[in-house]
Amino acid sequence: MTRDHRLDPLPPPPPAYRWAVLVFVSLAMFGNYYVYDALGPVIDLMREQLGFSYRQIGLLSTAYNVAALLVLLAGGIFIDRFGTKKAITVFALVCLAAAVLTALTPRYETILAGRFLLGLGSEPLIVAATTALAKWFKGRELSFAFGLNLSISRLGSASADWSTGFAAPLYGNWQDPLWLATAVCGITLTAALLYWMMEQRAQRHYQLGPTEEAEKLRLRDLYAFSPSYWYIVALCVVFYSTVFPFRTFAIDYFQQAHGLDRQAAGLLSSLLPMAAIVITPLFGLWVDRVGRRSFFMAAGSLVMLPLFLLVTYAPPGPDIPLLVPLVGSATVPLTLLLVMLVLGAVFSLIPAVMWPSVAYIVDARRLGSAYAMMTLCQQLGWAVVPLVIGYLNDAFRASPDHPGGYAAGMWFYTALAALGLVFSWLLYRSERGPHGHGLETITMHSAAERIHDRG
Ligand SMILES: C[C@H](NC(=O)[C@@H](N)CCCCN)C(=O)O
Repeated sequence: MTRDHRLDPLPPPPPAYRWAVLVFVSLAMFGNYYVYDALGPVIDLMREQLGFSYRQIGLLSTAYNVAALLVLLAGGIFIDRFGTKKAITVFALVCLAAAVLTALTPRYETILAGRFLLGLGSEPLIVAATTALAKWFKGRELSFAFGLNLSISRLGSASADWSTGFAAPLYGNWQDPLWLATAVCGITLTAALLYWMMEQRAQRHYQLGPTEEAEKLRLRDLYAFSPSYWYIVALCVVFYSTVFPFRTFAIDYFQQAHGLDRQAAGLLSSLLPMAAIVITPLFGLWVDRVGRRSFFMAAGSLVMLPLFLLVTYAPPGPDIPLLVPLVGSATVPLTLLLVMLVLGAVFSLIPAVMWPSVAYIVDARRLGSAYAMMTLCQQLGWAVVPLVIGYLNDAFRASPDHPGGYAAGMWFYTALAALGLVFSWLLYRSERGPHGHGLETITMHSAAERIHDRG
């Protein structure tokens, strides 16, 4: 007997089905973030065994962003045309090919091509995953689902850092850890295929939300954005241009400038995503209750300001045991430990407040353009900074024999953090004024009251 869907509409997918979807989409992101962050722990090996300069390493990072910029400019054409299940699978395949290319040969150009290909697959995979979650969770637990998805993605970043401990024998050469990253990327492709099957089945049996349009950039929308929006974009650029390149170079930096072994450096670096896994959703819940979003962004920027100078100039303090259950243990200097914990808290606070704030400032019809523009600017800043850091490290002859050579890079991060403070303060001032959008005042209770009053 055939079913007439007009008379007898399909039921919505049961909650267990939706959460299973979230698991597969998040596992795809887990592998994606792991592969991106797998470069950091092998930087010293690439320099020793392949003779790469810091400038060349910086370019490996930048190649990812240049590719991502090209894809973002193309707008989510592929996603809109072929749908989320095909897009997620195709981009997962591109990421896997990129991981293979990066690990394949010691030729610099091939590794560079691998990182470029990763940018072509990875950033649109993130957009496709976000679009898929919106399709399954809109009108239900969308924010919570996004939060969990980001936490599992960050677990991928942390796992890449932890591989210096649980996969220590692979770190005799630069290549084996990258083959491990390729195997982890296999999880991304497997999860993508499982997601494909689930979406395929759901299309026959359940009523899914309408396919969300992928975030597209319409240039005419840009004129309509207020100064508050542009302050947030500016903060986003300088914030991620500081944190992501710092993470890329962090393990090498802790080894060369502070004499830590690879496992200790990896565990220390992993504190950043680890803190974010736990604290980001909590900050999200807190800010939903109390508002004060621009204040929190300014406070986070202020707290971040001295951190890079503290790791450079403050005395290291006593060695403290650092134990990550199931992963390993090491001893690390107290100052580095504290700085990474505080930076981890900032890395949780600012993203948790910044991305959702855009939705309060920008008209819903222009939200796609707003996020696309923000991500585009983010990639531009994030493309330039690793090149500058690589240049500064080479120019100031940074090495274990001359750890002072790393200070110029740390001053550069500090200058970016200072700019972040200026932009977040401008945002705070604008939001406290007569043209504010409610970033300081809207809480989930006030929003509920407004809906109640209107109703
Ligand atoms: C939410 C935000 N994501 C991004 O900024 C992505 N465009 C890039 C993620 C790169 C992961 N290695 C975030 O992760 O805070």
